[in-house]
Order: sequence, then structure tokens, then C-alpha cells
Amino acid sequence: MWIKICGNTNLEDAQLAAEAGADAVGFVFAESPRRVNAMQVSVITPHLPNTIEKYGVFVDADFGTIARTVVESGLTGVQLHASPDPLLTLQLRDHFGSTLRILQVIHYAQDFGKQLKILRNERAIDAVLIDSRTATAVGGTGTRFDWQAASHGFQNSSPQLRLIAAGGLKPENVAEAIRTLQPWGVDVSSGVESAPGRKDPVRVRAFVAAAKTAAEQVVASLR
Ligand SMILES: O=C(O)c1ccccc1NCC(=O)[C@H](O)[C@H](O)COP(=O)(O)O
Repeated sequence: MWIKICGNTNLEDAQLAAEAGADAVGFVFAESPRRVNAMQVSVITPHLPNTIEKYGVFVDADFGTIARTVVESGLTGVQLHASPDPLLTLQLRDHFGSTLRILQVIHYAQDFGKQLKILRNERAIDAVLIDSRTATAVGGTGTRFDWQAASHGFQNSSPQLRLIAAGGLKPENVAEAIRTLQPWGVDVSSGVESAPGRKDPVRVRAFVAAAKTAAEQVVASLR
């Protein structure tokens, strides 16, 4: 199970995620209580293990802004919170090659199966992150979508499309999400915070442990 802890604003929290066993950390370069800039992130990333993926979260940003931020901040991946734009993802892939991981976000809605079908043929993206949105926010909402309704789409998406579940996950419910959706990965931000932009060490460790245990149980039950 791939695990990403998003919405980091400082070195201590990003190191905590790495030490807890997460595979990736995220930094939000968009309107948010967790917003950071390239200068701030550039002094965090050199102190993180090479093995942990470092994602920048972008909302409606253009190629130039994203490419510059990736280089200045020392990122290894991008999370695109905007309507899928095949031209943008191709530009990023052409520019960075396979060194950059590209996550496309779609917000859960009734037609998400249709959206997944379209993305199935998108060669430039590495995974699709399914998130919740509210009237005022496109990410970091702490709101879960209807996992039961979504489970069919998750389990029937094409095997080459890696699906990451996000939106309202927390230590108390990540096992249920994994059992219901059987995603390739999980992503969390507000569910492991003590306040917006500050991670709670106990909750981060509990989240990673619960996700790993649930994933092992799902694998064992499928044998
Ligand atoms: O965190 C934000 O405020 C934010 C703002 C705009 C776009 C994305 C944002 N966050 C992305 C994430 O933190 C997560 O990838 C995802 O949305 C899950 O968040 P949560 O429901 O808080 O676990």
C-alpha cells in the first residue's frame, strides 16, 4: 500500500511522515491554510530521505509555473488538482521524462467511472487520485466520498491505472476505506493534523500503521 502524507509546511512534519513509514509527502502550492512556496520547500527537501517521494500540489497552474516550482523545490512528483489536461501532462512528461511522477486528481462524482475510462488511455500520468470537493475547496477538505458507491469503479478500473483514495481519511477510518475500495494507495492531510498545517505525530504514525495492517489483511483475504 502506497501512503502519502500531504499538506506539510515544515521539516519536522515531513521527517515525521518519512520516519513513520510513508512513501510520499506533499506540499500545497495553492490557495490553502497549508500553502507553501518554493523557497520554503527548497530548504525542506534536501533533508528528507532520497527514498521518499516529494509531491507539489497544484490547482489550475500552468506548465511554466509547475516546471519552475519542481526544480526550485526539489520535487519528484506533482499532484494536479484541475480538470485533466492531456497537453499539460504530456508537456511535463516530455520535459522531465520518467523522473517526475504525475498524479491526476479527479473529484468523486456519479460519473467518475466515465472519467476513469477517459484517463485509462492517458499514458503520461502515473496514478489517479480520487478526492472529495466542497463548495469552497478542491482539496484538504477532510470530507469523505461514498466509498460503497465508488467501490465498483475502483475495483473495475483497468489494472494499469493506479488509484489512490483521498478525502476525509484518518487513522480511525483508513482500514475501512482500504477494505471497501482496495485502492493502490491512500493519501491524507487534515485527518492527521493537530491544526491546519501542523501534523500530529501520534495520528501520523497511527494512520500509517492502520493502512499497512489493513492492506496486509486485504492481500491475505484474497489468497
Ligand atoms: O490542503 C489543502 O488545503 C489543499 C488545497 C487545494 C488543493 C489541494 C489541497 N490539499 C490536497 C491534500 O492535502 C490531499 O491530497 C487531499 O486533498 C486529501 O485531503 P484531506 O481530505 O484533508 O485528507
